[in-house]
Amino acid sequence: MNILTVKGLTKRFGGLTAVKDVDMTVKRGSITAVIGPNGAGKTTFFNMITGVYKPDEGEISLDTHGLVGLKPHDISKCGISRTFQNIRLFNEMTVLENVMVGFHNHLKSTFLGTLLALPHVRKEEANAKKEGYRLLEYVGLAEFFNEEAQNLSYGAQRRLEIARALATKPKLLLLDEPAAGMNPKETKELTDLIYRMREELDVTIVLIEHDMKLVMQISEHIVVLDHGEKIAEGKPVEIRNNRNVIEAYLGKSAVVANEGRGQNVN
Ligand SMILES: Nc1ncnc2c1ncn2[C@@H]1O[C@H](COP(=O)(O)OP(=O)(O)OP(=O)(O)O)[C@@H](O)[C@H]1O
Repeated sequence: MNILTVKGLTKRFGGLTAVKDVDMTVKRGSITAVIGPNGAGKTTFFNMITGVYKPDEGEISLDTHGLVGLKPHDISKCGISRTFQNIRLFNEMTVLENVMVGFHNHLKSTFLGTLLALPHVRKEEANAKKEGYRLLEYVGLAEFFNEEAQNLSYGAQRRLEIARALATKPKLLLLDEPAAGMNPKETKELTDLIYRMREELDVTIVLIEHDMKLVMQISEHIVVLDHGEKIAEGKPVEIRNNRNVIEAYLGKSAVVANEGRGQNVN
C-alpha cells in the first residue's frame, strides 16, 4: 500500500520549470531514492512535499490526506519530517536542546504558560528532555548531549538532524543528501541507522542522495529526475542499466561506450 502519492507535480520559478509533471508513489515501509544530476529538481520536489513551496500544479497525498496548500508545520503534524541538504542546527545550543526543538510542534504549552513556568509546562519540558535523550541514544549521540552542536563532527551533526526529525514521530522521513560530506565509516553508520529506523520505528524513508554506492545498496525503488522531469524509475539494477539515466549523468557518448562494453553506470 502506498503511503505517498504524487500526481502531476509542477513547480515554476519565473521562466524555469524546476519540476515538471512528476508522478511518484512510495510504498509504506520502503526505502526510496530520488536521484538526478545537479539542478534536476530534487530539493524543489522535497520542498513541495513538505509545504515549503506550493506546487503550481499537481496533487500530493499522504495516505488519503491531501497536502497541497498546507503549511509546513501542519504537514509535519500529518507525519512527514525531513532533514536538509545544508545542515540546519542551532550551533550554539546543546545537542539535547537541538532535539528538543523538534518536539516544539507537538507541545501544547502556550507562550504565557512557558513564561510563568506553570506545572504542566515544566512536566512537558521534562518529558521532552527525557524523550530527546532517548532519541540521542537511538542515533548514538547520547554521550554528547551537553556539547554545543557545532562541536560535533560532520557525520554526527547529520545524525543529530535525523534525531530532531524523529522527534515528531514521523511516518515518512525525507532525507536530503544525508551522506554528503561523510567518510566511509560515517556512511556505514548512516546506512545502519536508516535500516534500523525502517525496521524498528516503522518509518518510510525517501532520500535524495548523490552517493551512488549508497543509493544502489540501500534503495528498493529509485526515481530519477533530470531537468525537472522524471526520466526513469525502478529497482537499482534497472536504473543502473537505464539508457536515459546513463545519458543524463554521463552524456550520449557514455551510452554508446556502455552499450559497446555491456557495462553499467557505476
Ligand atoms: N527558490 C528558487 N528560485 C529560483 N530558482 C530556483 C529556486 N529553487 C530552485 N531553483 C532552481 O530550480 C532548479 C532545480 O533546483 P533544485 O535545488 O531543486 O535541484 P536539485 O536537483 O536539488 O540540485 P542539487 O543536486 O544541486 O541540490 C535549479 O535550476 C535551481 O536553480
